[in-house]
Amino acid sequence: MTRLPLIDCVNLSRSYGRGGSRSRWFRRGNTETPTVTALSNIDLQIERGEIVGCAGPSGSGKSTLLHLLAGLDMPTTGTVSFDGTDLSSLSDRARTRHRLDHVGIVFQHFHLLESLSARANVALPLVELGRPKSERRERATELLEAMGLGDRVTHRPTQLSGGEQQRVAIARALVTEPDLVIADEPTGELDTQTGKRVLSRFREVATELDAAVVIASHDEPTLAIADRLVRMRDGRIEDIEILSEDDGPQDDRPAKKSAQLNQGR
Ligand SMILES: Nc1ncnc2c1ncn2[C@@H]1O[C@H](COP(=O)(O)OP(=O)(O)OP(=O)(O)O)[C@@H](O)[C@H]1O
Repeated sequence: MTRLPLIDCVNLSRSYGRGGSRSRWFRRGNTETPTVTALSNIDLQIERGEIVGCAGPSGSGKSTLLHLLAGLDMPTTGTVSFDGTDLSSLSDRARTRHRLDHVGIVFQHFHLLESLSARANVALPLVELGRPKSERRERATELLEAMGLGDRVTHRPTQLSGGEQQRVAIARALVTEPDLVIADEPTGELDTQTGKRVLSRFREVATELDAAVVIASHDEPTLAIADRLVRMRDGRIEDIEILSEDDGPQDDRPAKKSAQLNQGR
């Protein structure tokens, strides 16, 4: 039986400002403000079990695309479907719930809560999902240890280095075992070794949880982990490069969430 792609983007465009087309200018009071077309006519399918890299110069539309895939932002035209459901058809509330249930997001600027410990930050999505405290603590601690932060669980974000904060943000994105992980520059603050450790975690998530992982980065070694590399320019897909023929999605993957992330550790 053929299965739907996890993500299906059809003719996706996103403009900022009023109006709609790339060349249009509009008047607001006495100042003219251009409409920026951040993304234009993107068609892209993403399967479970694959890692998709997103490359391109600054301003090429990578973050905009990631936000649309995550359901954080809505397209100006076109659709993003998740497992066959058009995200634009959901109410704001249903879309928030969709993100909580299915999407793990690593933001470029981390978005950690300063009043909470590293562990509480990681556990936060599980609080929102109503999971018991013992499970939250265990799961958050386990992930922080896997990120090399076992001795930092009670530290607040302000007591952590940039690279440590980034790993807390990654642990938080993975704590719900999401179907889709969206990571914007996830290794920007990390040294080479730590970056490799984090990337191997993304590979585990893709393989063992049958999740899709989308990583935007300027760093070619980071992007080298991807199965496919989407190269963007001026809001369009310039090229899609297959990096790994062997590691693509397979039908005999373990059922979602049946495999433990830490199996074999
Ligand atoms: N909220 C916004 N309002 C207006 N323009 C925006 C907004 N967000 C992004 N843009 C514009 O959309 C275009 C794409 O931006 P985007 O952040 O997606 O690029 P990017 O490839 O992620 O860049 P970087 O690598 O620097 O993070 C840019 O021209 C940017 O200025």
